[in-house]
Amino acid sequence: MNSLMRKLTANADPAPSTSSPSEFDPTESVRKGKSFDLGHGSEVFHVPRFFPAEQSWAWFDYLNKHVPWSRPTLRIFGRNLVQPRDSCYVAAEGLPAISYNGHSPRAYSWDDFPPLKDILDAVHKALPGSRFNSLVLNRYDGNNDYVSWHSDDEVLYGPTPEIASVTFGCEREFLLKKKPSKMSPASGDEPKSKRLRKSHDPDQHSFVLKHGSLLVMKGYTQRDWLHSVPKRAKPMSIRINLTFRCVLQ
Ligand SMILES: O=C(O)CCC(=O)C(=O)O
Ligand SMILES: [Fe+2]
Repeated sequence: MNSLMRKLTANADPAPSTSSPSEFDPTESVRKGKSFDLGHGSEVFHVPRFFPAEQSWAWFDYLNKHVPWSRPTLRIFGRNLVQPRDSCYVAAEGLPAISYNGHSPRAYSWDDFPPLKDILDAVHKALPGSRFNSLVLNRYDGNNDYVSWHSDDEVLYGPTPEIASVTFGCEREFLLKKKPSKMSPASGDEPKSKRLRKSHDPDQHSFVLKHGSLLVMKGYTQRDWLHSVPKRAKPMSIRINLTFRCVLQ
């Protein structure tokens, strides 16, 4: 462990800085990633070990402690439900407000949390052409916290948004399933044959999102697929997830 890393580990408070490019090169690290073609213009790109583990723990500690996490009450199918995870929202100044399930989160500034700018910088370097201007942070405080099936298909993100997801802390399963097709309604409802259920179903995918991982949803993934992080029976420690997005202006 070099001295910078030791310092970051020993004193993650208040704002760990990113290690120098010689220690971590996002353009090099991203080359370990794999693309998954989901068909019809949807694609997922996954780098299980994108950020170095120690740097990721320093960011985990900072975010866990300094982000003003909250659990808003959401309006879902006419019922009030407390969101089953903590969240926070960061966005560039002047962007239109976002809203989900009757909740409009307050937009914090990137300047409020300097390490987020380092993480964003690395993600931008890894994904040439990307230009994220907003970020949803989620904190899952154990196995009972989750995000239910949804897609981030808000008009504000445009028809083919690129969404980059970074995970720190406990690994969790991230599931994708195809939305029922509007073209052939019967096929979406048909029970799958036993043989198909046992073999790999091309309409469902699962990724284990590890500490320091990067997963990017691209193309028509939000239009055609749902994603979730389900509850689990086994006790789990805290997981922090950041999803970088671009709100169109
Ligand atoms: O926690 C995750 O991996 C996903 C979070 C997510 O889907 C969202 O914030 O929209
Ligand atoms: Fe999402």
